[in-house]
Amino acid sequence: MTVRIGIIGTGAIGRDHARRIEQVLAGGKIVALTDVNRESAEAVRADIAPDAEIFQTGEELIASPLVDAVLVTSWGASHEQYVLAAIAAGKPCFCEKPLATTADGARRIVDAEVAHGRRLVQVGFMRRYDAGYIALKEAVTSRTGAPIMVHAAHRNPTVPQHYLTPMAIHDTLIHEIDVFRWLLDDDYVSARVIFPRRAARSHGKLRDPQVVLLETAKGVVIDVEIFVNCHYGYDIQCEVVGEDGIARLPEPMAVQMRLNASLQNPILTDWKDRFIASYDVELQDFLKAAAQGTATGPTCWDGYVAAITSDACVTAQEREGEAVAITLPSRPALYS
Ligand SMILES: NC(=O)c1ccc[n+]([C@@H]2O[C@H](COP(=O)([O-])OP(=O)(O)OC[C@H]3O[C@@H](n4cnc5c(N)ncnc54)[C@H](O)[C@@H]3O)[C@@H](O)[C@H]2O)c1
Ligand SMILES: O[C@H]1[C@H](O)[C@@H](O)[C@H](O)[C@@H](O)[C@H]1O
Repeated sequence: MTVRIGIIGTGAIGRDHARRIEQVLAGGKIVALTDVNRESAEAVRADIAPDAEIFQTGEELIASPLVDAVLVTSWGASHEQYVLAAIAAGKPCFCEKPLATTADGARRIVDAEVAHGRRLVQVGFMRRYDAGYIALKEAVTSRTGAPIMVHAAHRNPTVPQHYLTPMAIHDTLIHEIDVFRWLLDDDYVSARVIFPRRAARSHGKLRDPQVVLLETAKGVVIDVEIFVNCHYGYDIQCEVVGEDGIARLPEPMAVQMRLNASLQNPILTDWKDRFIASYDVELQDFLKAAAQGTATGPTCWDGYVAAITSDACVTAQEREGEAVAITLPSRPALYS
């Protein structure tokens, strides 16, 4: 079966996912597009999906009988309304992170899916599909002994002017928040944030870099450096310290050069390239499950826990240096 896909939001990642569905993956076809900026949807139709119909609104696209399943790749603040509409229509929905920009919003989605009684939503936490993280999880499960600490860094070369201090959490750290729960099979109990001096390239409304300290229920302490004006590249680092040894996330494959009296390893500069294979695998998974009218992979519960944790981290930013407690409600059986 070919799953007929509608995409809501045809900016950077919406366009990239359209490309992979039309040109890389099997089992999907883009039949519908919408964007508040109609020109953006028209450009994606012209370049990638010539047969797609352009809809005026996301709600109309979701309701259309042309569409079997939906990709929500618009700005974070609009995700909740579209995911709720997809659940109400009983259509499988892939939602880019964040599932919702508030924990209350994510809870409304969890409740709607639970009331529906079957999984329909996959959240775009693509790192769980990354070959490096999968190998790291295998090492942590079978070789390092029980984890004690994690040292991590999430560095972007630059961010736009509208990227403010809380976005370092909601937009950026949210990947670590999700992937470390999965990697350690654990949940968080507290968060703390520490700010070094502001980097010279950071703009006036952004405190960059920052260090987030997360503590888990099993007592693991995780430090994550978020540095979104690092300038030199897009760099994701992670090292797990266990009872018996240390495991490190592999670097992306690259040709090492010996040149001009130096050893050189290129570093990527764009998230699209760093996780290109993971996006392919997560969306192929989505297409496969959507053909059966359901969803697999990261759940609404994962999106909800990430939202609760993000909110705690933003409070921790405001109370610099203080530990903020994280408490989770009980998990519905649908997500056990
Ligand atoms: N998983 C990842 O690694 C990853 C990477 C990039 C972006 N994202 C997420 O994907 C989402 C989009 O990010 P982006 O970088 O593509 O942003 P973008 O600004 O490039 O594109 C977003 C598009 O959505 C459109 N849009 C905004 N609100 C809309 C609405 N209510 N209805 C319809 N269209 C709307 C905008 O006009 C724009 O074209 C964000 O939630 C972001 O966090 C995830
Ligand atoms: O939306 C992007 C994307 O999620 C990247 O993976 C992350 O590194 C960026 O910080 C964020 O702005």
